[in-house]
Amino acid sequence: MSGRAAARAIDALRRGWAVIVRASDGAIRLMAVEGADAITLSAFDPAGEADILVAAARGETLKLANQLAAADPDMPVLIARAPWIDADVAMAIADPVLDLASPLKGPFAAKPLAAPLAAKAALRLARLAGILPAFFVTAAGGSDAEVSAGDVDAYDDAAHLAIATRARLPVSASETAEIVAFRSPDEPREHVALIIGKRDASLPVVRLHSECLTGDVLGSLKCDCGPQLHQALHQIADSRWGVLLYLRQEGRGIGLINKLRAYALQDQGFDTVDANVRLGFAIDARDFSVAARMLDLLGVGEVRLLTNNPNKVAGLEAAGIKVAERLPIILPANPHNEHYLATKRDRTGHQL
Ligand SMILES: Nc1nc2c(ncn2[C@@H]2O[C@H](COP(=O)(O)OP(=O)(O)OP(=O)(O)O)[C@@H](O)[C@H]2O)c(=O)[nH]1
Ligand SMILES: [Zn+2]
Repeated sequence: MSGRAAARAIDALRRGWAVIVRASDGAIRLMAVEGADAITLSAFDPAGEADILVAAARGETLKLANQLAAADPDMPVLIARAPWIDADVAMAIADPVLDLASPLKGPFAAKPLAAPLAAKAALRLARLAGILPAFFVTAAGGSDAEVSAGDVDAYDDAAHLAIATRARLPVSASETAEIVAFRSPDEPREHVALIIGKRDASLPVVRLHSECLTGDVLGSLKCDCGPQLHQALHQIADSRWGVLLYLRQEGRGIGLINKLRAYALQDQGFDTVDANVRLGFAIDARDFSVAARMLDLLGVGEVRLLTNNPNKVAGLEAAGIKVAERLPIILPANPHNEHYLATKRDRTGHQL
C-alpha cells in the first residue's frame, strides 16, 4: 500500500491529468470531467470514445442506473459516450448546479461497468481530491500514474498522524492555551488542537470543530460554525480544562469547492442534505478517527463532548475514545440559517 500513489493520483486529477485506478476486478483509466477542455480531452482520448462515469445519485437525476444498482444502490453509472458529448456537455452532465441554466437533453444510455470496484474507488478519489465525482473513462493502458483501491482507502488513515510542533497561544477566550499541530506524511491537511486551561485529572471538555472557511473566517450567516467555534472556546475556558480540535474537514468532508456547489444548489431550493446527495456525495463524509487519533496523541482517552450531533459521539466512540457525557452547544438562529438548523434537527438527528 502506498500513500504516495494516492497522493500522486489526487494531485493528477486536480490538474486534469490521467490516472489509472486498479482494483481486484480490473483497472480503468480516467480523467476528471471538471477541468477537461477540448484539447486535454482529445489528448486523453484521441478517438472520442471515452465514456463518462458519474455517481449513482447523478445517474438517478439523469434517469439512469447501473446494472448492479439493485444489489448496491451506490454503484456508479457509466454513461455511453455519444458524438455530441464534448467537454462542455460532459461538464453539464457532471455538475448539477448547471441543471437550471442548461437543462440536459439526452438521450443518455447507461453501459455495464467493466470493473465496478475500480469505479467505486474512483469516486472515493473524487471526494479526496475535492472535485466533482465525474470522470471520462477508457480502458487502462499507457503510462499514467496508477493507484490501487487499497491505496485510496489507506490515504486518509489517521494512523500516520503525528504531533509536529506545539507552542503557547494565548487567545481571546483564554490566556492559558497551547496549540498543537499535527501532520501526516501522506496527507497535506494540517489539523490543530488548542488545549485550554490547566490540565488536571478531571475529564476534559472537548469540541470537534470541522473547518468552515465561510463561517469561521468570513462570518457567513448561512451556518452556525463561526459562533459555535467561539462559543466552544468560551465553554471550554469556563470549564477546568479542555481541547478544541480544528479539523480540516471543510464542507463535512467534501472540500470547499464542493461545499460551495452545495450552496449553489441551496440557492436553487435544495436543503443541505439533498444538495450533498445531488452532487453525488454522502450526507456527511467526515471520518472522526482523525479526531480520535489526535486525542490519543494528546493522551486523552475519555471526554465530555460539546456537540448536538449524536453521530459525532458515535464516530468518536467507534474510534476508541470514551464519551462520558454529551454537552449541548446551542446558539440562537438567524433568518439565514434557520432552515439549515431545522434540517439538521429534522434530517440528521441533531438534538437542537
Ligand atoms: N456540505 C456541506 N457542508 C456544510 C454545509 N453547511 C456547513 N457545512 C460544513 O459542516 C461542518 C460543520 O459541522 P460541525 O458544526 O462541525 O458539526 P455538526 O455536524 O453540525 O455538529 P455539532 O457538533 O452539533 O455542531 C463544516 O465543515 C462546514 O463547512 C452545507 O450546507 N453543506
Ligand atoms: Zn459553516
